[in-house]
Amino acid sequence: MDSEGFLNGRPTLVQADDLWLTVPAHSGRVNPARNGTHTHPGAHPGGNTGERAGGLAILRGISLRVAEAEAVGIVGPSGSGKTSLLMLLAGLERPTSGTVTIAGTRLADLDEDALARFRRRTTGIVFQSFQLIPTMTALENVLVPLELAGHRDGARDARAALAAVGLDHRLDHLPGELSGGEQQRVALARAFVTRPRLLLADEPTGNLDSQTGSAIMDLLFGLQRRHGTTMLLITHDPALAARCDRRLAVRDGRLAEGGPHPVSSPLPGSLPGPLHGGAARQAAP
Ligand SMILES: Nc1ncnc2c1ncn2[C@@H]1O[C@H](COP(=O)(O)OP(=O)(O)OP(=O)(O)O)[C@@H](O)[C@H]1O
Repeated sequence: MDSEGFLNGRPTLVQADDLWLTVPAHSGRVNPARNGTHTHPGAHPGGNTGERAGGLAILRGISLRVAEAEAVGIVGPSGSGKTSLLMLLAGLERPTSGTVTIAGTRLADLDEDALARFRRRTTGIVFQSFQLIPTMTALENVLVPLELAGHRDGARDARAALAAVGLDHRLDHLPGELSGGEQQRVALARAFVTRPRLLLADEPTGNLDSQTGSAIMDLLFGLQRRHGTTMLLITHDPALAARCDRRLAVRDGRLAEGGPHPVSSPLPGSLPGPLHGGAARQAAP
């Protein structure tokens, strides 16, 4: 076993150990990763997280492991903590306690600059709201992560990434000149252009009609399989969750118990999928 460990014969890429995220009650904290929206306890009508001494526990002891190249669907009610979990795995938020280890690197050991560099090298993120830079063309948006990663001449890679999502004819268009589906294609090209080992996707089809969303998901799964990217995908759509190798259900800040635990994952909250020992697909409750 190497330093990253193995999960069902594959190297573990993502490991979270006993993650807690507690915020002061009525903190009114603004989290830029959530599109600059003002998030605070109670902002979510469906939120059902619990009070903990001195604050509100948003995540309550989540542990999970995800293998290299595995696609894991994260399901659960609104306000259960799915996005918060993704933010911790991305290193965009720090847990109150517990550790996140990505590709053998403990995020807690990195200062902010090192964490940003590590994230740029390792992780791609796709948001429901696309999060493109409105004043930059499609090509320029895709160039951003390449330039941040120090590629001097990334134009060829950026063009190829846009071609891979069928947008080679819209390179010079601004996001405002593109449809929602096209904007999400640009976001996919931007997320994959640096060939990240980990792709985090938060409801990537949430703002799209079902036909456009389905085309986006075909692209996303195609890119993920082609590049062997490890993916965690938050979705409310059971059909999308079923396309993943495995599902994790988050409820009330915890991974939900229930369902037979697959051979691949001894941790609670995992629902089996076909990747692992041919276990039957099982939709999350
Ligand atoms: N920075 C923060 N400060 C205070 N409360 C927060 C913060 N971030 C999230 N919350 C609260 O934590 C709970 C979980 O939010 P989160 O966005 O992770 O849920 P979710 O499962 O992704 O929901 P949805 O499916 O609606 O997107 C919510 O009650 C939310 O209001």
